[in-house]
Amino acid sequence: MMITAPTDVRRITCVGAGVIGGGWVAHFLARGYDVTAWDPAEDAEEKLRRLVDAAWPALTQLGLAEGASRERLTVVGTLEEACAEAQFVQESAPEKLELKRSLLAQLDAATPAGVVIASSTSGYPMTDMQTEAVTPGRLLVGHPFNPPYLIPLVEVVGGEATDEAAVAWASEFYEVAGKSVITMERELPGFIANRLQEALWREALHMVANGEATVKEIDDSITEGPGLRWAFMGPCLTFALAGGEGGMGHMLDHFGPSLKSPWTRLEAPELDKALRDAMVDGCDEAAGDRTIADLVAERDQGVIDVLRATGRLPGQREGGQ
Ligand SMILES: NC(=O)C1=CN([C@@H]2O[C@H](COP(=O)(O)OP(=O)(O)OC[C@H]3O[C@@H](n4cnc5c(N)ncnc54)[C@H](O)[C@@H]3O)[C@@H](O)[C@H]2O)C=CC1
Ligand SMILES: C[N+](C)(C)CC(=O)CC(=O)[O-]
Repeated sequence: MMITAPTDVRRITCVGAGVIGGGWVAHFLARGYDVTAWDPAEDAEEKLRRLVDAAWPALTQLGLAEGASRERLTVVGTLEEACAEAQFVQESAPEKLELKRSLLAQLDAATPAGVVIASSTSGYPMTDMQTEAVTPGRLLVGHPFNPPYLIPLVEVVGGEATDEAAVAWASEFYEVAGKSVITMERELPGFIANRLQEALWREALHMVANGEATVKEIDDSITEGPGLRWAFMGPCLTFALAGGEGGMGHMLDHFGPSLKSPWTRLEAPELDKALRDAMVDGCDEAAGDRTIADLVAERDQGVIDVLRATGRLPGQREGGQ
């Protein structure tokens, strides 16, 4: 059978309609798709429609696609009905490996041949989840961020049995559907963003457990600190700017030795020449034509924009300053 081109997809099936499945439904509806949803919970439809209604004002503010409507959501009673005419399936069931394995096999059996099925899993490699499917080549991970209707990123990665064509199709489809896609060439536990978030999270839990910092201090340390930069410039380029005009090279030469002591607690790799060079090269590549001065200006303007957007510019705070 002919597979629908990513640009021609009109009908999407969302399986599992909780926080993330419901968020996906809202996103796809806002982009003008017909969405069919299935979730075995008795109150699933009521909760899903409530979630979509709550998301709709934000989505309207961002701009709905032509023809987008909440009336294009159909909630059905069986998985088979949900998948029968799907042109793309997004699975967002609970994060339990055995459940995902058997559900993905059921979805594989119920979905027209060749149609791509993506799992929202936040950490399981597809290799471990596709083991029971008869045609595992169309199964892959499309990991979103909460809420999927506002946070653009989706990490796309296949498992050992996934066809490369399915990964390419999904990456193109998500882009067409308004997402920002990172297509990973190899599986990593936690993918990229969660691996980074988990490192931060692990340290947050250590600090709370040891009475070293409060939850508020931890949260404020990010929202009043590095989080402002991370909204528009990642941790590598922002640290390159810590090296002044010397960029990442100077940053590593200057701070590497002192930063190594907390790293060693975390069993980090040796900061050898290869790692240093990879970091410097990666930053140069990410910066492209932009000079350090360009990046400084971009970072500063970005911080101001984020402060304004979140009502934290001087004069915007409650009671003024
Ligand atoms: N909550 C988050 O921030 C994020 C979660 N994810 C991933 O999304 C997936 C769903 O997580 P949440 O939405 O947070 O969970 P949730 O608990 O809010 O929703 C799960 C939904 O799946 C339904 N369900 C239960 N058994 C099912 C089955 N056999 N088949 C289909 N649906 C079934 C439940 O009724 C529930 O509505 C997980 O794989 C999770 O790792 C990914 C990114 C972020
Ligand atoms: C908490 N979580 C691990 C499920 C979070 C994610 O997977 C991504 C996110 O929304 O931060």
